[in-house]
Amino acid sequence: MSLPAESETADPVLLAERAHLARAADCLAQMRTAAAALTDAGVDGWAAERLGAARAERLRALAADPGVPAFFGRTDTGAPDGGTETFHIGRRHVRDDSGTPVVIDWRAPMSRPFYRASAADPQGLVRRRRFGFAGGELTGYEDELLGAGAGTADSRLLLAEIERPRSGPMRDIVATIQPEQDEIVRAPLAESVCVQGAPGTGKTAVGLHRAAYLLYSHAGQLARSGVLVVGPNRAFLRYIEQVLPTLGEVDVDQTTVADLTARVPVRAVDPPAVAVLKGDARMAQVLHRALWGAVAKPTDSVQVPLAGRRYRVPVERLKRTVDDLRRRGRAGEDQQVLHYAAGRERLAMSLAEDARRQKEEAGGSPTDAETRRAARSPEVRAFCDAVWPARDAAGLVHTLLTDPAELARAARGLLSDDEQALLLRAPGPLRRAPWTAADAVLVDETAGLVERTGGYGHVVLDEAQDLSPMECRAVARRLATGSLTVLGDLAQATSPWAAADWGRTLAGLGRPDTVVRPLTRGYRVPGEVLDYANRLLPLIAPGLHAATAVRRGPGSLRVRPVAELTGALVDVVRELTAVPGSIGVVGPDAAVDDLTAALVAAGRPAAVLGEDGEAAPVAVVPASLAKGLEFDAVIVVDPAAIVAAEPRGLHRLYVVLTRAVSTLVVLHRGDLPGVLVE
Ligand SMILES: Nc1ncnc2c1ncn2[C@@H]1O[C@H](COP(=O)(O)OP(=O)(O)OP(=O)(O)O)[C@@H](O)[C@H]1O
Repeated sequence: MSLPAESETADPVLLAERAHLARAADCLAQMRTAAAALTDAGVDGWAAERLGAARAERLRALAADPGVPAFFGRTDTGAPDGGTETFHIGRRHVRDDSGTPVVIDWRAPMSRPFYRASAADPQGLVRRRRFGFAGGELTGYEDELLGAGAGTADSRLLLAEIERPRSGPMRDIVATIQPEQDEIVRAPLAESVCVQGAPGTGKTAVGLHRAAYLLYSHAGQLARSGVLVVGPNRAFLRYIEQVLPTLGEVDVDQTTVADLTARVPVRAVDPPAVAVLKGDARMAQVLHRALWGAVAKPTDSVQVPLAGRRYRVPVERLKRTVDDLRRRGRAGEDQQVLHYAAGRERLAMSLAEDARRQKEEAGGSPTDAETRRAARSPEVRAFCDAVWPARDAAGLVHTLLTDPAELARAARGLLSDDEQALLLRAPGPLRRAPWTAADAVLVDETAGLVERTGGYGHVVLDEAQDLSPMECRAVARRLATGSLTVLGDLAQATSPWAAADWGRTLAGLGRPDTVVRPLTRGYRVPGEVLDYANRLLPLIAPGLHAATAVRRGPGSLRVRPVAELTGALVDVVRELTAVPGSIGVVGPDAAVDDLTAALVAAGRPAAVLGEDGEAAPVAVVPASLAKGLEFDAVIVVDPAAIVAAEPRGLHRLYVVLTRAVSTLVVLHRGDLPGVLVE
């Protein structure tokens, strides 16, 4: 391995690589100019508009961030003639004006050995080179001579990358994706993947890079169907939202389950037992029954007006048609389900078709327009209103939750009397209904029964361990025939419906056969801190293997008993602000305002991290919002209160103890959970 110091500018390798970097930057600039100069001459208005959009897109994709070097790695491959072929690997393809590649996109098949080759399996490489940069300048490199059978076990550049002080949002890891991560990133589009990984093993990073990889390798297909990333809350989304754009992918929808299902305004919070019940998969059956239960048996024939005459459709035929359509609303897995609203339209159309057939048998030849008009006639509409009434999802759920008789009818045999009583709330007007987050998911489920929900070609679902069965179904509806990347950690499950394994979640997501792949190397948290948090594992997730940290951090863990928390916090923050990097103060939700006030009073730039706000230099994070986030230094204040605040408080503590990249300080009043006492 060779890692020249910055001063060794005479190193010919370094000079040559710098020259290549400068050439790549020039070529990229030329590609941008060429894309901007593409002329729309000779095309019609519509095509010009399309071309304009495509050109804007291309320009956006080519826009180079001056701080981001054009490549980060290089592979040397043994060529058949005995020489070597060299490829530089970067975030996007760069070619010169003759079309010769100067940099290969990290997602191209040719880049794969850069991530996968090892001393045991060099994959045709004789050398892998990684580059070190400082402020956009190429300052060093590191070689692994794989052909000679000598690989480096631990890359210093990788460690430097992992330890780089954090500030601001999450970064891409494209230069240092590890082999076990790369296997998931490059899994085929058709394959759904579930990643069970301990804190900091790179699940979120892997999911985002997989989205970028799939968009590159299946561009046409996914440009049409789209890719969706679902995260636990907006603070988390804000933290990750720049990763895909820096990888050149700007058209990915990033959202939360709450936003996906926001068909009604959420104004209230359910008690845990009610939330659990509303999230139970049986609710899907209750809603299905409530909706389709409105379909009535026809009792009389209908006179359908068509082209100036009336045709009687007999009641027996009407009954058969309704039965038929109703059955298709329950179609099995191999059959396309008929949505309720489409069923209503088909019913109207089938009456009109019946009248048309009668007219044709009598020698007439009605047009399609006349037939459609018949389907919209007051007679047919009145019949449909009586037999197959139009339904509104919010109205239906509101009725179920406020009308004991309606609920009993839909829930008979599915929910006990006690459970039904738990669901009911005081009657009131629909427009002021006290909707909860779980209600919104029920409304969304109902809306999905009434009409087809648009689906994506691929969905990346983060922190999936926290989803209720009904939330899983909401995500599955957005999936249509596409595939899934499910990311999560059962040990970090804090919701009341948390399960001990992935089976139920994957079934709820409609992909029960998804293979669960573990990630066990922790990149975020230093070994001392991870080992400390792992002491909780036998209590919170007995079946799970503990992750091992890729690096140690002597002095990274400080557990301090203190008499008074706030004063101690102010002192620790003062001490830590002297070191570069982000600082997160994580405390019980109920205490964050007081902690922030104390820090501000002591002159520290602290602010509470909200769902929507920017993170302050010292971010005070409610324990319930810490999931998925990381900071250079983390101060956990009053762990006992964090544990006491909720039924799965120990899981929450595990989450907050695993947010630190460099330093974790735990401030407690001598009341730590037993296993954490030093
Ligand atoms: N191969 C890698 N190279 C460099 N950094 C990495 C690598 N893999 C992960 N990291 C870094 O480790 C940190 C943790 O990654 P990430 O947030 O994706 O983990 P996670 O498994 O989702 O964690 P959690 O379960 O705590 O949410 C991030 O800063 C990420 O950039």
